Amino acid sequence: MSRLDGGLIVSCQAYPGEPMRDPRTMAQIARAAVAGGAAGIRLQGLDDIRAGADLDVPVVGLVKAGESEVFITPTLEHAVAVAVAGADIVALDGTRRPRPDGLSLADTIARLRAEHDVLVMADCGSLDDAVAAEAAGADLLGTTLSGYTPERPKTTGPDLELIALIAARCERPVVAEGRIHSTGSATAARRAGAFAVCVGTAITHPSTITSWFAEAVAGAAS
Ligand SMILES: CC(=O)N[C@H](C=O)[C@@H](O)[C@H](O)[C@H](O)COP(=O)(O)O
Repeated sequence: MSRLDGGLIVSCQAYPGEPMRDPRTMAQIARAAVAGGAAGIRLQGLDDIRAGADLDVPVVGLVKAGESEVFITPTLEHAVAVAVAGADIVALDGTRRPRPDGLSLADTIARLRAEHDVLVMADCGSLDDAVAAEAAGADLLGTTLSGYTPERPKTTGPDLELIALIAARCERPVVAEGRIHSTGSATAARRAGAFAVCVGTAITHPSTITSWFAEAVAGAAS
């Protein structure tokens, strides 16, 4: 965990049907991010986590699965699979919503930990989620789901208010994640109280980055 203190975690994810959806590609991007100074890497999918096994920074692993609104490592079985695939930190849904396997977050974390030496990052959508996730035993509290559940508005940039609220209320470190699209936002997230900052799209999703520039170029005509 100390290796992530004050550091940047780069989330390397390609979505179903996208050209870069290939574990080898994701591992290459992850290595490039480490070369640029990433203190940690976040990888989605068991094959991508396995492909990132030789990275010399901590890997935050998750699987997005199922049709339920709880889709980030939704069950204990998924969490165990992420640990077995080699993640150092298992990221899972840290909201208070019912989990598809009927287990509580506390039971999920306890049963995962009973068998595997991993840390747990709870992807939260609100302060109440973070408080509950900390009580359930999570090691890291992420703002990942802010704006993706009904409890918080979807801010244009990171949810700085939520970062500050969690940092003030909880003992466990906060990972600022979600819609951090500029270096200024990353700095602001740290200053709001984040222990570490996780950036995905703005570093590793070229289609979205391209669309920002394409729109800017097209808009310049008017
Ligand atoms: C809500 C959700 O499903 N978030 C996912 C979680 O793993 C990813 O799709 C995001 O890319 C990641 O959280 C990083 O955020 P951003 O790409 O905004 O920097």
